Amino acid sequence: MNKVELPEGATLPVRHPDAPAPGEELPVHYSQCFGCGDNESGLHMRVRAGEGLTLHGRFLVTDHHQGAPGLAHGGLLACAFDEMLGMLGMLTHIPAVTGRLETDFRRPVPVDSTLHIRAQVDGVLGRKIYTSAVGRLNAEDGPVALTAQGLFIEVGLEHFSKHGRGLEGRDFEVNP
Ligand SMILES: CCCCCCCC/C=C\CCCCCCCC(=O)SCCNC(=O)CCNC(=O)[C@H](O)C(C)(C)COP(=O)(O)OP(=O)(O)OC[C@H]1O[C@@H](n2cnc3c(N)ncnc32)[C@H](O)[C@@H]1OP(=O)(O)O
Repeated sequence: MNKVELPEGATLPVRHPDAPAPGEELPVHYSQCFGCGDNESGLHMRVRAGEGLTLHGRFLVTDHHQGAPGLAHGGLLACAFDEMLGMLGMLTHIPAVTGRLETDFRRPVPVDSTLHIRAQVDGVLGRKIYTSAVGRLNAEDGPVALTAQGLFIEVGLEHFSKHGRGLEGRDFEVNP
């Protein structure tokens, strides 16, 4: 994992008492989500809670996900990291959106490989949530293919009803 630079004063948030237990699979947060939902051309990611403020996710790279022939598209791999880092909110119960996502591509990811992603919350300062992740090929201890750092910004639940659709008057549900 990259060494994460945290600003002075950042602290680790607490794991919410209702967070999924370590080992438990996380629910799909939205059925049409490109990352974890039933979306036909999506990633169909499966994510389970780890110890502390960590998550473990995986997805199978298919023909739908190509950039160059037989290789995963980089932007799509970044999407998988966005999903994983966003899902960390299920551990803290802090509603947040991606402000910044930095991805380092270290190894090509071929079609038919499974990418295993470990994501963690590194710290919180005000509304800013610092996160990072590492993606490995074909096994949880496989060769590192990508690393990423994400800055998530805490928002009120009205962010989703105000800017999205279908949630009018409901503000937000984790699993609508
Ligand atoms: C009981 C409920 C429990 C709920 C639990 C939830 C569980 C999780 C559930 C489900 C998982 C979902 C998984 C989703 C998949 C992946 C997530 C996505 O793809 S999200 C979509 C992409 N992202 C956007 O669409 C954002 C678009 N941008 C915005 O809406 C705004 O720019 C926003 C909200 C990010 C910030 O706007 P402002 O007006 O509210 O705030 P300002 O003042 O601009 O920023 C606040 C602080 O953050 C810094 N900041 C903001 N953006 C930054 C950036 N890009 N880089 C560096 N700093 C940034 C600013 O400098 C400021 O810092 P200073 O407080 O002054 O120190």
